[in-house]
Amino acid sequence: MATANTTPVLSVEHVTMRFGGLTAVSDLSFVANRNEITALIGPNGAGKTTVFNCITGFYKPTEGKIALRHADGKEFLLERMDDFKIAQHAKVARTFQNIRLFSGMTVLENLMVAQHNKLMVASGYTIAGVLGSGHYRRAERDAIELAKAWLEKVRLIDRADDPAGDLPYGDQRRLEIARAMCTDPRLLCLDEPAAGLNPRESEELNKLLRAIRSENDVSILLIEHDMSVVMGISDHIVVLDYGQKISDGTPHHVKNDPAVIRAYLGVDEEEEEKDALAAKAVAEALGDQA
Ligand SMILES: Nc1ncnc2c1ncn2[C@@H]1O[C@H](COP(=O)(O)OP(=O)(O)OP(=O)(O)O)[C@@H](O)[C@H]1O
Repeated sequence: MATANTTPVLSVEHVTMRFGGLTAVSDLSFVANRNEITALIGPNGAGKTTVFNCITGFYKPTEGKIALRHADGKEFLLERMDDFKIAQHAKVARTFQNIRLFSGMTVLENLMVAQHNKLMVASGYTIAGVLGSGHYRRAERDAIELAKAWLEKVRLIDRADDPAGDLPYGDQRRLEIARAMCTDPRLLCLDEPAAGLNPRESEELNKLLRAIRSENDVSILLIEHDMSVVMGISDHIVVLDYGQKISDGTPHHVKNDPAVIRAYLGVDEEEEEKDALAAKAVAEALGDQA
């Protein structure tokens, strides 16, 4: 069982990402703590997915440093690593905005594919290893056990032999999370896991993510627009707007931060002044009638 503490697992330091003349992320710094859920929020186009792409190696940031530290002290400078090494060695897993399961494979097969690297190592990368070695068969048995354990946790064990594409949308979202967890990540990056879920499914997702945080040695970084999920489960929230950090703190702090309210509601000063004048006129009119 994981114990909560506040040592950083991920440090994003002065990261900037430019696409030609467009600065998608500008001098961004934040820390995600070990065994916590950190949410990255902000209006559309704020730069959230770009930050995920920099952390997972899909993009190389134009400037800045991204450090991941395992509990044993090993440090990985992610901005210098290829994406497959970030997944394999730094143990960062991710899910995407659009579901990316193998829809023609069964639910169980999707979780076995996720463990392919581990099985290949057990085979010694040879066909003889796959066919003959007890070591490979043991690794395969363990992989099936792990997959089954995750299917129990996400309540999909009864659908193990069905094609993943036949599952309802909410179940596919939970299967993606189970697939990411089968790679035994230290950092789990979830890109809008609640997108398209109904309120009951969102509540179920909240429970699953809380359980993952408390029962595994994993920290979660979450991009999410559904505020019931963000406010319900996050330990810490970082808010972006136009590629810049505008707030960083507890859900209570962020919810009450005027900069965040302005970014989300798009209130400008002129409008605020007009609203104040209108409110004054209404108050005066009501006063006259009384
Ligand atoms: N590969 C790219 N080439 C050019 N511009 C890009 C690229 N990727 C992202 N952008 C731009 O960077 C900005 C930030 O996009 P990003 O997808 O990171 O925002 P977001 O906060 O994830 O938005 P949403 O909530 O809508 O998913 C946008 O203006 C987007 O058009």
